[in-house]
Amino acid sequence: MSHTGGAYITTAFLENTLYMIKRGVELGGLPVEFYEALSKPKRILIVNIPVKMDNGKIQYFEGYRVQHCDVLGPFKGGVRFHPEVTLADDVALAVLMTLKNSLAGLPYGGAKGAVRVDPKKLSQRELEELSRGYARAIAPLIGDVVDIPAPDVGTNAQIMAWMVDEYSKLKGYNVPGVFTSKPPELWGNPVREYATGFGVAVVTREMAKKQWGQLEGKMVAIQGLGNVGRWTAYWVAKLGAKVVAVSDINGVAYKKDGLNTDIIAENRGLSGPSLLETFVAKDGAEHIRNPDAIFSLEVDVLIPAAIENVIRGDNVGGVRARVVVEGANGPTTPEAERVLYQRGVLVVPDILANAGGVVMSYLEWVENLQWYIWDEEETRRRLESIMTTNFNRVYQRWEREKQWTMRDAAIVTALERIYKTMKTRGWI
Ligand SMILES: NC(=O)C1=CN([C@@H]2O[C@H](COP(=O)(O)OP(=O)(O)OC[C@H]3O[C@@H](n4cnc5c(N)ncnc54)[C@H](O)[C@@H]3O)[C@@H](O)[C@H]2O)C=CC1
Ligand SMILES: O=C(O)CCC(=O)C(=O)O
Repeated sequence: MSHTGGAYITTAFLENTLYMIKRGVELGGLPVEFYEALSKPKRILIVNIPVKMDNGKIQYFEGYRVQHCDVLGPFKGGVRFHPEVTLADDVALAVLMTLKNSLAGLPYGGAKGAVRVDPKKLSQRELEELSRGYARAIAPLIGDVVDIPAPDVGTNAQIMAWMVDEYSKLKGYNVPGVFTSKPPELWGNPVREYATGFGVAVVTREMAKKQWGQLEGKMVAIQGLGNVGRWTAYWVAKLGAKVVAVSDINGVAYKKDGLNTDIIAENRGLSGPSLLETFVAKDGAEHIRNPDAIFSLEVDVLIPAAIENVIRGDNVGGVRARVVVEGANGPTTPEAERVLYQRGVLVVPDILANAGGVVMSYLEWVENLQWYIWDEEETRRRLESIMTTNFNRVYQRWEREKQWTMRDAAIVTALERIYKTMKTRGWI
């Protein structure tokens, strides 16, 4: 970590993210002032949330809402509950949302929220109080056409339900569109639960078609069995791949002939370590104790879907996959990406691969603003169509610029839209 001279201490993740934008601005032939316009967030809110713990004592939790850029529309991005989250990492995640929303063609700017907490250590009552407290604390800066949070690591549909309820109580009337990824019974859409993983699977299929003609039978390994990882595993198998390995913090579940991923849909309450143990206990998977073994397995596609900075200079040498699809945000460092590029390994970047979550959030928001409801099939069809179109747009751009990485093509495409809109609005 080092000081930037600004309001926060920078981190490797933020430095890497800004480096990628700078590179994109240069490759796209865009002016340096444009980089400056994007290198700092428009607004940062820092909050302290008191929670009366079950032992009767008040504990304070620090939280943030970073609003990066709203030139394309209301701010949009998830909220992370994680014990090690920093303000600088939240800034990096907000920057990625600006790019992701632009690339997906959504009418949204980018934002991200976070609370430094380990949600697994809270009781259900404490978690509810924290979630409601966070919603109250950020309420002055959000709104259904202002800034629309959603889940990220450590948060889920139940937490969104508490937050939308709290915000609605403050307003005195129901405001369904202020948070997305809510439960289906509270203005949500059933697709959102698995939307990000479904989108990752669709993009993996499209990439496999370009690379091998089809996804059928290709061997896939996935890091992380949370919301994104487990639904990626389920859908990529439904689309024809053979998921041979999944991992979480307690190790890797490996099965050469392919895991039975129906276990995921049959055990919706299970995720992370408990789901991994179920693959071992019920599906006869081998349990490899070292979680990092996932990176060096002999597979066709590797999908990191847990956290950032996991494929780095020190472990990239072990990667044997021909394609890496980034389910997580920022899982590959620029150093590691350079090595993969030189070896001809294709990296499908996060802002393209994992956009299914926010695209689905957008569909839910459109439903909410009109008090309208689409059914599951119709919604999934729309999501699949947007993801496929986005993939093809980036792929075609990348094909024209063979010296670029696919990330370069995605970032330049996203930046061009933002730049054009900034110009039109007279911001630069
Ligand atoms: N939830 C969403 O809709 C979206 C999430 N993302 C990104 O996807 C990634 C995962 O997010 P979620 O699935 O929502 O989080 P989650 O909290 O539901 O799941 C994360 C999982 O990763 C596991 N994990 C953490 N460190 C690990 C490690 N070193 N090795 C193996 N497993 C590890 C955790 O135990 C947990 O099971 C994050 O980078 C997030 O920002 C991106 C787009 C949308
Ligand atoms: O659905 C959303 O608005 C949040 C998505 C998100 O946080 C992400 O794509 O990283």
